[in-house]
Amino acid sequence: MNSFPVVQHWSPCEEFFTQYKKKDYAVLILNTPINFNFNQHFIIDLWNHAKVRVTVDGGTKKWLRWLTGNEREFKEVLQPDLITGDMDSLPKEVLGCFQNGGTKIIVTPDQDETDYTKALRELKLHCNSENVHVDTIYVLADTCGRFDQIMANINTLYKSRDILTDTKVYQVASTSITWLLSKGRHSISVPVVLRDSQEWCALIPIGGPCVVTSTGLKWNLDNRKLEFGVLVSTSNTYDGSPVVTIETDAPLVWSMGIQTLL
Ligand SMILES: Cc1ncc(C[n+]2csc(CCOP(=O)(O)OP(=O)(O)O)c2C)c(N)n1
Ligand SMILES: O=c1ccn([C@@H]2O[C@H](COP(=O)(O)O)[C@@H](O)[C@H]2O)c(=O)[nH]1
Repeated sequence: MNSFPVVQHWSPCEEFFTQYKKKDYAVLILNTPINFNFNQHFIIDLWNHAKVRVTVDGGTKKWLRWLTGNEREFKEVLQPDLITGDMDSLPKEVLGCFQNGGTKIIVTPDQDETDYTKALRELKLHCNSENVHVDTIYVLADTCGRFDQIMANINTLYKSRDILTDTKVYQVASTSITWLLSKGRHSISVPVVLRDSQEWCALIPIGGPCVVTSTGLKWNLDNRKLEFGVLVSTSNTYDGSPVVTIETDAPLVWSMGIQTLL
């Protein structure tokens, strides 16, 4: 297939863990447990170096609790630029901790979209009004017990294409990174540790059937249709190549395990 000449390049592990200071990125914290095995200093550094810092509703409380639990000096940690949400899971006393530090508090009461989706809309408005450039968003979103929210968060990835064109949105969980590959050609850089340890990766056609061709995987696809009820590529892994290439005729969720990197 030569139908999609432009290749979109992705190197989330390198960008997220080592090269983040070179990028214009935002961090968004959702209301999911912050159980990351990452070095505490790394999380604070990632947060402090972000161009925009957002906590979403109850994510504000989780962040504050994580900071307190890790005995960080609160003053070393920058305040969120935005706290957004319908505020149904954010106690007033937690909000009070942030009210005098220049944080914008934006109430998003609409009950037809999730607080995460609305937060991306507010982030976009903030970037436009403050003339801030962001090309990547790291969403700290562990996958926990609420299956409806896991699915809603994937739906937000689909919506993000219209909200923030040309911005990469990565959902970072405690042991995986997930994002949406749009229709077209992609190359994904795979760190040697993930290749050597045969970490899992997956191509998940959540939004609808996709015809996919890949290289760099143990179980490659050759113009093969992925579709729920037919074939979904989970528990796949790498064949040792430094790069995985994927060509898809429709948006496709890619997810990769990162446990062995931590
Ligand atoms: C068809 C339909 N189903 C369900 C809903 C309800 N709904 C969808 S998004 C949303 C807001 C969810 O808020 P969020 O803070 O993201 O999640 P929470 O933890 O409060 O459930 C609600 C109530 C709806 N508006 N329309
Ligand atoms: O179990 C959960 C709960 C929440 N989320 C995400 O966080 C935001 C904010 O949630 P609130 O409960 O309103 O504080 C929500 O929009 C979800 O994206 C989640 O992923 N899992």
